[in-house]
Amino acid sequence: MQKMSCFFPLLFVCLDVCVVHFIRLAQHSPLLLSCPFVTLWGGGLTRASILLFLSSTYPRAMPWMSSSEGLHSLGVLCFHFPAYTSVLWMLGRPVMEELWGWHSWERVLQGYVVTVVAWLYWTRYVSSFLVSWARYISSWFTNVSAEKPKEDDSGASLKRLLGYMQPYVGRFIFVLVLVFLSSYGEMAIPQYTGQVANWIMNEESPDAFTEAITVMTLMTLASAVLEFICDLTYNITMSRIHASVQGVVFQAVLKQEIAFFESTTTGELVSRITTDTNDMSEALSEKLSLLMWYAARFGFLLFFMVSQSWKMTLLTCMGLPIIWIIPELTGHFHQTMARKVQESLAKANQVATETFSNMKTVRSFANEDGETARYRKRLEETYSLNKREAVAYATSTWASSMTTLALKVFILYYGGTLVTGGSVTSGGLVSFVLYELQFASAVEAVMRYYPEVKKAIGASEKIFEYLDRKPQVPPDGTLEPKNLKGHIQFQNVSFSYAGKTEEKSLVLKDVSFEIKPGQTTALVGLNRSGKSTCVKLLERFYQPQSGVILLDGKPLDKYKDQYLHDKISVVSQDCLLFARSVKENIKYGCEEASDDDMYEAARRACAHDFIDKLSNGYNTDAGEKGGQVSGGQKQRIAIARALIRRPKVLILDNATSDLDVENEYQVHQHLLNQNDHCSVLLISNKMGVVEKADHIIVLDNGMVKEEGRHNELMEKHGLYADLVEKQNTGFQRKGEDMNSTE
Ligand SMILES: Nc1ncnc2c1ncn2[C@@H]1O[C@H](COP(=O)(O)OP(=O)(O)OP(=O)(O)O)[C@@H](O)[C@H]1O
Repeated sequence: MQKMSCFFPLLFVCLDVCVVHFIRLAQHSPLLLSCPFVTLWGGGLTRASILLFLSSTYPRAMPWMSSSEGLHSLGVLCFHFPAYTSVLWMLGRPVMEELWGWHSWERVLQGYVVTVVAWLYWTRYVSSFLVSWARYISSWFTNVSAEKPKEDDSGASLKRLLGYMQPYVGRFIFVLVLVFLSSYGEMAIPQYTGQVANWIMNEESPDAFTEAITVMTLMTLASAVLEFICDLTYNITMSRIHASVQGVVFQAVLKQEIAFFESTTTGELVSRITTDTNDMSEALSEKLSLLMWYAARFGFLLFFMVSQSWKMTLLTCMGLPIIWIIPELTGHFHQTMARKVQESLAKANQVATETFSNMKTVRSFANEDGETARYRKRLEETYSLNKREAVAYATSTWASSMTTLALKVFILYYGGTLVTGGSVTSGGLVSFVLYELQFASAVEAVMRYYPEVKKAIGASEKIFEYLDRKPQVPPDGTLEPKNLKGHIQFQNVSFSYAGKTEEKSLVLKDVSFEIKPGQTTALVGLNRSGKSTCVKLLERFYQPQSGVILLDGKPLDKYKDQYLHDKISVVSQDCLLFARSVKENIKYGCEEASDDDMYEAARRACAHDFIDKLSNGYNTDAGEKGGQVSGGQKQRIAIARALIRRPKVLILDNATSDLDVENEYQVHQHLLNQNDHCSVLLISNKMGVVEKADHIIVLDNGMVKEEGRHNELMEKHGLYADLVEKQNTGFQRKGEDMNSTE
């Protein structure tokens, strides 16, 4: 099978050569002698048909030959020469040699070289470039936002990025004009060096020399200044766009429902907002800018090269893929060797790490020499790989410089023949060689930066994912009554975090209770009985699967979100402070409150006295997550933060758990005895605190088990009495344990 697939190319070439010579004989027949163009095109067609027939019918032909790439190459092989000759004829150039010498060995070989070069261009650069542009253009005509985002949808992402760039369109046009002018200015050195060379050769006009030098200097200076202004404008604009994209993504993330934050890690969120946007903007600032520069240079260089000599330009373009491919092949070998060296080094390191971490065992068995020998053996392996890597590196660098050199020499040789033939001046050749030096690197840079920019644009899709995500929250309500009593009713509420309605996944099951205006209601129960879940539903973090929660007789979701969070304030056990001053923490979300309101709220939370004693009073920094103040102080600041809004419903979910008995008693006395018609929902494991509530609701496994006042519930001898008893026994036992240890 392997033999057969090698045999096919040989067969292909032999048949091709036979066909070419058969056509050549036909060309000399009296019938076709007078119309060489017909033979040229007809011969191309016959050649293509026969080769196509062979490729499609020969059983062991290479499948590649029937692919679009194969057909494309076949087309180039058979028709490039007729096309070239026809273009020459249309331009009025002599074509005798081409018409009668097309079948020579030299021409046939040249045809194969052209086909290989065309194939390299097509597969490596043109096709991917065309595909991406086709995709990009089609994204302008289709509503991509309605489609599911694709992995490599850089066209759609680019469209969206351009949307952010729209306000700065004037600046971008300015930048493009500068890029254009500055790149044009860079052409001065090769152009005028050529003119200087002409002057030196001919010494025609002494003024021409001074003029060329002056223009060259001025243009180069102007180009440098324009480049500076352009870089500055571009980078400032990109930073602006970066900041605005970051701001929009941050806002979009904040609008998501609470469940989203529970299922997405903080690291992931921060990474999207900072790292991903940074990567994208860095790639766009740096690489897009380079791509623009090199693309403009490429355009100008190509233009000036063609204007000097289109033949030499064609030769350069044909040589470029070859000078990229050869170093790439040798570079591939070098990379493989480098990877092997890394792996071998890692193995040697592993021996060292293992030995050091088990040093006691090594010493116990007196095996230091054994380990040293093992390490040395690994190093020997690395050394032998290093030698091969050095050879590969040298070969790769040598191949790279040799192919570049070969192309230059070839161009110089060919240019020299053109100069002797009189079609190019000596100065023109000098200019061309200088253009060509820049041209290869410009093409290489465009080829390198284009995929990188495309990748960066594609990566921005990740950022847009958050912008596109619709928060799973019901639409905001409209109610914001002036007078709110703070009357809450849970009516047959069932809820599951997983959004399922089966009994086993329900966290709250048909829960109904009431929090009367101005009263203190306590919610008690064993751990995981669903107390905090009730609070989360009151905060509208989640929606119940069935049942309804009423506030003053109206469903909770009919109220405006901002209004609801002003009227229902929650202080939970894990209340966090921000790394800002105590003052900013208390006024959080309520910045318009006066300092007097703040002091009052702090007094009601029993926080004023200790805040006053802090090093900077209310201006003391609370530290990261409130780390500069104690747990109890943090909780009192959080209560003040809740009270400053003058809520109608205050929820304390284990909010005083970190306070000592004395302080906790004080805080509760303050909060529960205030006559400001605020309903309080108290969740606490400390039954001594709970017993003072006006109404106590006992939850068990997501269901309301009992409710009433402390005395009523104690008389029932149910779950509540049990909880109280257990806590008392617990305290007693703890006391006894402590006594016995004393
Ligand atoms: N975000 C969440 N996602 C999934 N399940 C949750 C979530 N929060 C709580 N739960 C589950 O819901 C049930 C009730 O939890 P909840 O926190 O409401 O109980 P609790 O009575 O307040 O408990 P505790 O006294 O320990 O705070 C528990 O089984 C818990 O594991």
